[in-house]
Amino acid sequence: MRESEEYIEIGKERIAKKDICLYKYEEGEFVGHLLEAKGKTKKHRVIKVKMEKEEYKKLKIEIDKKKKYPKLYIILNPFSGTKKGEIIMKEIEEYLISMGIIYTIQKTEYPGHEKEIAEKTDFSQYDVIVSGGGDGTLYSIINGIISQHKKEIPIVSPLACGSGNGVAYSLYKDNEPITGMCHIICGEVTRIDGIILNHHKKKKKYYGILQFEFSYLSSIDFESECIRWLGAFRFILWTLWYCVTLMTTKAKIKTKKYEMTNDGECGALCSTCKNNKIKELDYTKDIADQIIQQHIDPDSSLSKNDGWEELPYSSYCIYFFNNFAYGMPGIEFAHGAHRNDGFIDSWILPGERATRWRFLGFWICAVLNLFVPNYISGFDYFRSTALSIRLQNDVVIGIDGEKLPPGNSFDLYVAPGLYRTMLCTN
Ligand SMILES: Nc1ncnc2c1ncn2[C@@H]1O[C@H](COP(=O)(O)OP(=O)(O)OP(=O)(O)O)[C@@H](O)[C@H]1O
Repeated sequence: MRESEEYIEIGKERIAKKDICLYKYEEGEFVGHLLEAKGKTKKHRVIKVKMEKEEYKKLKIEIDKKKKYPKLYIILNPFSGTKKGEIIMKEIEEYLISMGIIYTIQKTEYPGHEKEIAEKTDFSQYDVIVSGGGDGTLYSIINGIISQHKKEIPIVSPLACGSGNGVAYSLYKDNEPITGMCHIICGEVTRIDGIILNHHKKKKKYYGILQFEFSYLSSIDFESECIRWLGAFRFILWTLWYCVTLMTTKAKIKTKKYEMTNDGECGALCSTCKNNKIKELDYTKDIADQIIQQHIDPDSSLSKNDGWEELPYSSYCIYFFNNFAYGMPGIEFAHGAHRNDGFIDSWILPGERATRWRFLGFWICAVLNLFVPNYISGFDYFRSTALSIRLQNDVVIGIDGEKLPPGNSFDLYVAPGLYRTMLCTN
């Protein structure tokens, strides 16, 4: 074994030290998990090299030199996804123990427990809160920690143990929990955008990260829960059913929209954000109120002249407000919005223009897209920074795949750089 400041030789390979994220010694072998630069993303690779224990001990000292590993608080939902969370965590723990990483695991015992933990736990002794579960678990944890109103928002990172794992997939470009843990251990603190939903009827704000949905999509999402065992196929079956029943929802929607350009990490889309007029947030106070006040109330008399535009359509069969590239379980919406681009998209298919065939086409494309990346294109979508939605009746709505109390009046806002997470970016 020979080493320089940045590289280390393991077996026959010369490896950048910063690329080695997780490692252990098992049955006479060094097992290392690497994250290596590939284009704009990081690719996960495993290396296994036979060596003596003594050689491993020296290698460990070299790898750990100048590295500081974060202290983790892991909230694990054993019910998420295929209920393999505990098995996944056992495998990951072997690495954490080998590397001497300090961690605590708190398993959830009932639905909603993750939110209670996030609301009540003092995380000040920890560097990262790990959400071991799906998007629903992450959503609940985020809402729990925001309610603590700490000075700075804690760092929260998803670890894919659910069925959809939209956020983890988008951030890490890989659905393997071990890849996520590599980012968590070796990544840098990175800010990502959030969604704030102001629910007028409930007089409550909900903090999202992945997506907001109503009409077809929310109904498909929640009503098909009864056939969850079918996996992603349940969505297609339910879609077909709504195609037959010609389902649409009447709504009035105002948006602030912005042509998609990559403005870098802040994700600033509206003029307030773009011109850097957004004020520093005080996390000890209501974050949503501060962000909302920095935008114009869509109902105010000024709204017509302030970038707010009423959409010309009155009925919608699909409405989907998406923050990440992997907004629906197992399906890649390959429109380029991905980690840290900070763009929220609105996918709109207005009732007047949307033939059922087109909607069906959407799903066919989505399924095709599983096999042919970057296949979907040409839909009526644009990027917006805020939405005001007024409906005739109360409807089922969803945020991050979680069902919210029904309502007929909501405002949604992009919250640039609201959350902090761990990500290997270079
Ligand atoms: N111990 C538990 N037993 C039963 N349900 C639980 C438990 N702990 C948490 N839950 C609930 O499990 C639900 C589903 O979790 P989650 O959304 O993370 O998984 P998923 O639906 O498989 O993943 P995704 O949202 O990515 O599709 C959450 O609403 C959560 O409150």
